[in-house]
Amino acid sequence: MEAAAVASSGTGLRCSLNPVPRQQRRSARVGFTTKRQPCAVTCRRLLLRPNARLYRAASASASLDSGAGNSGVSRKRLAVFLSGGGSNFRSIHEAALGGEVNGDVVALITDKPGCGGAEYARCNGIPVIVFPKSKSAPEGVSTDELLNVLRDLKVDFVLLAGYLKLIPGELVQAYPRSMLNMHPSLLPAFGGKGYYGSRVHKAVIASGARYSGPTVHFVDEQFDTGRTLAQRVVPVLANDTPEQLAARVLHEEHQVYVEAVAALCEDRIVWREDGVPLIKSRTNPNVYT
Ligand SMILES: Nc1nc2c(c(=O)[nH]1)N[C@@H](CN(C=O)c1ccc(C(=O)N[C@@H](CCC(=O)O)C(=O)O)cc1)CN2
Ligand SMILES: NCC(=O)N[C@@H]1O[C@H](COP(=O)([O-])[O-])[C@@H](O)[C@H]1O
Repeated sequence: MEAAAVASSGTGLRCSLNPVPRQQRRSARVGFTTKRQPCAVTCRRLLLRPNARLYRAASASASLDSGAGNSGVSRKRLAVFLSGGGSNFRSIHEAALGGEVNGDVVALITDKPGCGGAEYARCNGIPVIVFPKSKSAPEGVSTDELLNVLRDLKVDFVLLAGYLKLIPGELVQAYPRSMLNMHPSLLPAFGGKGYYGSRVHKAVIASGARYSGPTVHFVDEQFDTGRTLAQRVVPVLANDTPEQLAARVLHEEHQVYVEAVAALCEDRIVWREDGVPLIKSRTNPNVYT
């Protein structure tokens, strides 16, 4: 698929740097400069010409970093799918920039081009691709076009991080044992169609469950039925609101997703004979979780 279709997928953004007090400064990567900026970045939505240059530069710049990480495994290329604010996406991206994840996010795919996760991607020079095409997002691409883009970008792994559409079978089949999802409950409980976002936490509280927590699982053709890779457990308190439980679970999501993606990018996933995927410890190869 021509880059132009990707480029028309979203308006570019010019990221301006605002000096902030030293104690609030944080490094941020803007565009493709490798020089870290010592300031917060304020991104303003500007009506710029389509970002074909951005797409080509992304595929070029990411290919420059295809060396092996310290694990001796080639650096992996990641595509993230989301529909909302993108805090899991940010955690993974920051872990990739910081070296904890042996990979680079080379594309952000969303059905909501105006969402916070897409904004963050644009501010960090990551191409945004709208999928699927819809009345509210006519600039979206088809499944075949998306498959072509992911192939052209040499994507190794697909990470769902708050994406609210069913991934079509053709896409699932194109990434066998290479597509993960983050779900905010202890699957198989409280999963499936209709279970997303705060709906999950409301159902958990209403059920009287005393524990909840995030599940990282491989993606198959139905919602939330793929093989579980990793989970964390948090308590459900007697007076929890859905928002309080969501925050407690989200905190654990950020950690367990980074750990799972780090294992995936270092080829530390081992499949048990019964089909259960395990994570081999980075420090002790005899330990599996
Ligand atoms: N093939 C797969 N696609 C997706 C999976 C999956 O496991 N296999 N996981 C979901 C993420 N998810 C839970 O983790 C999930 C997301 C959304 C829904 C849902 O019911 N969606 C509504 C539409 C909501 C909207 O568009 O606002 C629906 O389909 O009616 C359930 C679970 C991502 N894709
Ligand atoms: N069933 C899918 C689902 O509900 N996913 C949930 O959406 C949120 C996205 O937050 P984020 O955009 O801040 O990462 C996360 O809590 C994730 O578990």
